[in-house]
Amino acid sequence: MNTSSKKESIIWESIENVSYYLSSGEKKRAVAMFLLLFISSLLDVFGLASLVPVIMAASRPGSIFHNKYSLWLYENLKFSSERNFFVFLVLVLLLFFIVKNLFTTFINYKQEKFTARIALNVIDSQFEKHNRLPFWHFNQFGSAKLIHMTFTVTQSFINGIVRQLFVFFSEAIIVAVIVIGILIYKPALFMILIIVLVPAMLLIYKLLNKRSAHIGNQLNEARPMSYARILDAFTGFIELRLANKQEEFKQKVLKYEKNIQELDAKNFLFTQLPVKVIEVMAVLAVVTIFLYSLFFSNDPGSLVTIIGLFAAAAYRLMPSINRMLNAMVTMRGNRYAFDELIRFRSNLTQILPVQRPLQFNQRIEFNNITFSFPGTTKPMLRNISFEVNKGDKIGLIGSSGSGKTTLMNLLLRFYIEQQGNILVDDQPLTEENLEAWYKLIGYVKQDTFLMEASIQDNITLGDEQVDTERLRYAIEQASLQSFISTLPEGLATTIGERGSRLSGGQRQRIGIARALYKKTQVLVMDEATSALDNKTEREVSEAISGLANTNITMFIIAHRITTLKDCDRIYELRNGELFAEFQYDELISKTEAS
Ligand SMILES: Nc1ncnc2c1ncn2[C@@H]1O[C@H](COP(=O)(O)OP(=O)(O)OP(=O)(O)O)[C@@H](O)[C@H]1O
Repeated sequence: MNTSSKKESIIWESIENVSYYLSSGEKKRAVAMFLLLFISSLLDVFGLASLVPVIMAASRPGSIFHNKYSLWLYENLKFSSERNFFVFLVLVLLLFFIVKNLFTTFINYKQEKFTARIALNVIDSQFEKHNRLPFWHFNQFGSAKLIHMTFTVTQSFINGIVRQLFVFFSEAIIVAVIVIGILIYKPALFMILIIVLVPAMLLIYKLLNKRSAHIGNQLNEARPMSYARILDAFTGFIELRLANKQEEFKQKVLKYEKNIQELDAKNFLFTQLPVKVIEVMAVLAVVTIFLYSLFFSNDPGSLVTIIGLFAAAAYRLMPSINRMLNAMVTMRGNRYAFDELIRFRSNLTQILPVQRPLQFNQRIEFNNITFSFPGTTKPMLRNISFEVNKGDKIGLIGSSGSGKTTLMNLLLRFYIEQQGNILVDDQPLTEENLEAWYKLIGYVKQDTFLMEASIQDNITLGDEQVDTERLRYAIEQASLQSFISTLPEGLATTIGERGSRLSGGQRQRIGIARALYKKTQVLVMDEATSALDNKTEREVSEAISGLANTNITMFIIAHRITTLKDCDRIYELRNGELFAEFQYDELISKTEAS
């Protein structure tokens, strides 16, 4: 895509990319918008052009009677004095400008509404693309990169491409109308304009084009890195303050920001250049014609007239040409957005498999599972086989890195095994029953995901139609009742960013309540107690014990063996293999003996 698109003009490439985000109705609206833009640009030119004859006529009394159009108007509207006629003309002009500006404001309003619509479509599409990434792939991007790809890239696309396209076309229409007017009125002047302005424009574009694109690419790399450091500095606030490292982290952010600010400044400087180069070229042309008329021409008078006309035309054209060039250079600078927008686009067109139901009434079977992480060849898990009956409580132990979380990630389908399969009531877990499986399984991570919202919203994940009976059950089973009853606002209490107003045990129990609210039948708890102190471990263990008598099938990864006291069986993993199976009492006596 890259190599072919580099040959394409940036304008065409931009139109293609914008049209991807438009429905067929929106495409029609876009065409209508350009027609309106055309009318608005014509009115702009006409507005300026109409001022000149009125001012000239006003400065030469009696001249209106020498022009056939003004004379016709004067006579047909039955004016009795030149002064009244001028008052009329000036009022007509005023009215014209009011109407014109109301019309162009209306068009700007429509244009901005349309642009906002495109922005929303792009954010929607970017979001959806990333939502559809396989878990392992999603995990490779940090939050900073994902925020960059969803919002910053969209912003660059909207401000640096879509808005610039509108600017480019409205100015191009103005330039075209003036230039065609000059061609009809004075072909010689037209030739001089083309000879002077076209090479100047090409020169500027060539000069800035690549540089601007290069800066865009550098910014695309630098921004997510800076965000990542900012996120580190803020999320690590406590640890960094205690380690007296806040200044050091600030300096890291500033290092990236220095680069970003310098690149932005360069980009801004580039937008100032075109007008200066064009101005020099225009003056050079004036000087050349002037010198030519002085030394070589037989009719210097007519050349001086041409110089005057040329200067007037160039003076009017320069701002428009400048804005056109700026728009093009800005588009080049934001071209990196196309690559980001195109990336993973196939995710959106992928046809998701038709979903089938899945029942879980009897057992889950890990059937000879072997798994290697994407991009690696050495299997992390090897030939793992065991069966779990519905309602069983299973403990998983093993030293750090032995593969416990990875095995659970396969059960949660975040990763897919290369060999073997996982059977639920004899049905292998596949893409086709993923939705049904996700209705059955819940996951309580060590760092439970918490929103800056009320306890109720955190348990129901923002359900608008809350099943109050289910919520009450979930809170009771997760042993949250006594804690919630101490809060003045009860369930409506907000818990701070990422649960900052909760203890570790309370966070875990909210995670458990969330899984229960969802009517989870299989619950995975990953290292639920490893980071907790004795008191909160007791609280979580209590919540787990509360579930011992339910029919929920549980997989508990724990570092503290006491957390597993309600388990039916405990499996030990070693180096990615299933090493041993224990009962809780066996494990306790083994640990005491060693
Ligand atoms: N995405 C990945 N790519 C490559 N290797 C990985 C990836 N994720 C984890 N690993 C490696 O796989 C091994 C098993 O990790 P896993 O998290 O399953 O261990 P664990 O038994 O749960 O350990 P712990 O008790 O410390 O959490 C580790 O050596 C880890 O470094």
